[in-house]
Amino acid sequence: MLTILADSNIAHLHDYFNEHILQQPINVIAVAGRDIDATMIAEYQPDALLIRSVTPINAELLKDNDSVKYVGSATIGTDHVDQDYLRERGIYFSNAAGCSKHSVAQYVLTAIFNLRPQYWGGNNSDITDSQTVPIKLGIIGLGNIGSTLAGYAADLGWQVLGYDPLLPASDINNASFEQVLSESDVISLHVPLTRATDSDYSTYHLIDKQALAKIANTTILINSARGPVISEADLLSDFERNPQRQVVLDVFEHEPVVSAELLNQLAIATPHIAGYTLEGKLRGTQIIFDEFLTVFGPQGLGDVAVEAVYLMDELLPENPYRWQQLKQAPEQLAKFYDIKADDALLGESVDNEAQAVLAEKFDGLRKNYALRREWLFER
Ligand SMILES: NC(=O)c1ccc[n+]([C@@H]2O[C@H](COP(=O)([O-])OP(=O)(O)OC[C@H]3O[C@@H](n4cnc5c(N)ncnc54)[C@H](O)[C@@H]3O)[C@@H](O)[C@H]2O)c1
Ligand SMILES: O=C(O)[C@H](O)[C@H](O)COP(=O)(O)O
Repeated sequence: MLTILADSNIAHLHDYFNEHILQQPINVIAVAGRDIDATMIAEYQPDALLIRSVTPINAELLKDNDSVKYVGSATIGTDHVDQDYLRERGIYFSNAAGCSKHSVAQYVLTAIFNLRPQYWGGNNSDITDSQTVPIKLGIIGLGNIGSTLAGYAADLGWQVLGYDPLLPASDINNASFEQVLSESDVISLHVPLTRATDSDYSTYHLIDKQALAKIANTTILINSARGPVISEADLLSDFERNPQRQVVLDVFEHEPVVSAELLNQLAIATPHIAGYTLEGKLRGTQIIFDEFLTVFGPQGLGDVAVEAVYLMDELLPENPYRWQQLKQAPEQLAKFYDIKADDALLGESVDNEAQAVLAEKFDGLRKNYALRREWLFER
């Protein structure tokens, strides 16, 4: 019998991983992602580990185990996974690249329109009334999410200043890091979290004291990538000089704990839910299910040829939200996703004694999050 140990926060886990679909007895054990540890692995001896972003996968977890053949993360980010170690051990790994690229791009747009409704028309009327000055959106990291966001910006008539040193120059990969910092009206971060040991272009503390000094205090800074991409200590010091700076954070350096001192300074703060739509989470599950079938194949599945299944249409309610309609009327967008309600819930979760949102509260907000919809983007 195949045994699967899975994070219970994986959307529709049991709709995909069940005996009917896999046509054989299977044992699916669903637990909180943060509780998956070496002891649990030793107890269940799973064939597959299905995770999201809160389960660190490394030698400490797997060194005494020989049963795991596949690790699937139903998330985009992979900074919690030691992929070199899995390769050495011959354990197959896959993530869910691109699964929530529209969800995150839509979160960023919602945040911008919430703070600067005047940007709707595409011209920066803060600068001039008489001349046409397009909004400049700085995007750092132009992979799935950054390039999707650039597509919306183009549709809105904005100018994109993009920086991605690992991709060739293009119409959106068109600026230096310094230019993005100093010339943008809004800067949005869409890089993976990497360290100097993994990348020549490490993103750990990419936005530090020096970078913040180059960003005008009228520029909105948005981080929905990973918390440690911004140095929290440097950001807090920067707020002392620039209390008016508008910063939007969905991710935090010391997540799942968030200090009240930081929260109080932020224009919008949300509990790592930028990708939390019905579509984004379900796509993540579909992608790792597809990989699971290719890894185990008929042999691992007891010589049963399991047919690929695509459950997205069946499991998703009809989607009436279309970008081309929403963008005609800004007030519709505000109703579509009330980002300020998410911000308020996080603010209300501060523990008075600790002067911070504590891990249990932060995780609780995410576990019980009422998943949004994505709007459909067709030009
Ligand atoms: N908040 C959320 O809910 C949420 C949801 C999904 C993803 N994420 C985060 O967003 C990140 C980006 O997602 P994606 O799907 O666009 O990933 P991606 O891998 O498709 O793109 C990342 C891009 O960043 C570029 N990059 C790497 N180092 C860079 C640097 N120093 N400067 C500029 N660019 C650099 C890469 O070349 C790549 O093109 C993920 O790694 C994940 O951590 C967060
Ligand atoms: O990288 C990603 O895909 C996201 O950050 C993901 O939405 C977070 O995963 P979770 O924390 O829900 O496990």
